[in-house]
Amino acid sequence: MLLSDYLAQAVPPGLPGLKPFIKMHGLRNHFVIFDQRVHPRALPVADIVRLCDVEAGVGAEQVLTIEAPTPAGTAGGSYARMRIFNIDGREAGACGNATRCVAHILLEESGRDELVLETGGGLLACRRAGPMAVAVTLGPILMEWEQIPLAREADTAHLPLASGPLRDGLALNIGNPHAVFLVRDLDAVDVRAVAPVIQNDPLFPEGVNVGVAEVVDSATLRLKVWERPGILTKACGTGACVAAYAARLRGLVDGNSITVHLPGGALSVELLPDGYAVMTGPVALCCFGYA
Ligand SMILES: N[C@@H](CCC[C@H](N)C(=O)O)C(=O)O
Repeated sequence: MLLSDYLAQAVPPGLPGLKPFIKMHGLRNHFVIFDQRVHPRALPVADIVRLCDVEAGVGAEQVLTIEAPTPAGTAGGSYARMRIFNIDGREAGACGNATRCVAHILLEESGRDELVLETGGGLLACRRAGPMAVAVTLGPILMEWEQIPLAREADTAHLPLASGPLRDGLALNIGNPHAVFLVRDLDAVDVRAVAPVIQNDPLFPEGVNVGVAEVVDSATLRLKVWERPGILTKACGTGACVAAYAARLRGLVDGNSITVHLPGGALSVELLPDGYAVMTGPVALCCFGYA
């Protein structure tokens, strides 16, 4: 049975209003996924909040929907559209780990080895990279202050913000906004204490995902990400790409292939000359059900 078959299953009698979902994770970044092409489901904010809450619902960091592509997506060759909702119900433009999981479902469904997925952050090329692994081309990585967006003009290569040991950060957008801080010793940083100050700074009118990265060697980073709206995630795919890009911009890594170690595991990031980044990593199925 394909994963898309689970999403297309008829709802058993006695569960009115519920729709099939599957729960997947990418390096322990967890997602509840609905297929709106087959079983359209209203997703009011209250439902998203409850679904993400492990005590009240299923437990996840994002709710994802698979939808038919928009006319613009279809024109760009998109197979389907993915939407990403954070635990507070707000929509995010990009999520690297989610893209791998949804692409895995759709690669399996279509029997293809590659396809294009439409997201709020643009059209993303996705390809199989193993039985349970996917490579996604994310980007372009943008650094103009209006593109982050910032509330006012500021140097995105040297942000005028500090919180504890976080200083001289960079702001980047890869479909969603990130601030990256390069530190000497990641274990010495209390990310939960210092990252929220940056995330909630009025310089970021849409908030920001805060990455704290340590350069291990010329091709390896360690990274923790305090994601919007306020979670210390086990893994952040977009965060890994922008951290690799930021470290290379600072001349702290050589070459284009960088391994990023997150609490949930490792991602490989290949920085392309045009500002795009190919992120490769695993996907995993947790369970399926009706919600
Ligand atoms: N919380 C983020 C979206 C999720 C990012 C994700 N975990 C990833 O793997 O990239 C946001 O609000 O931008």
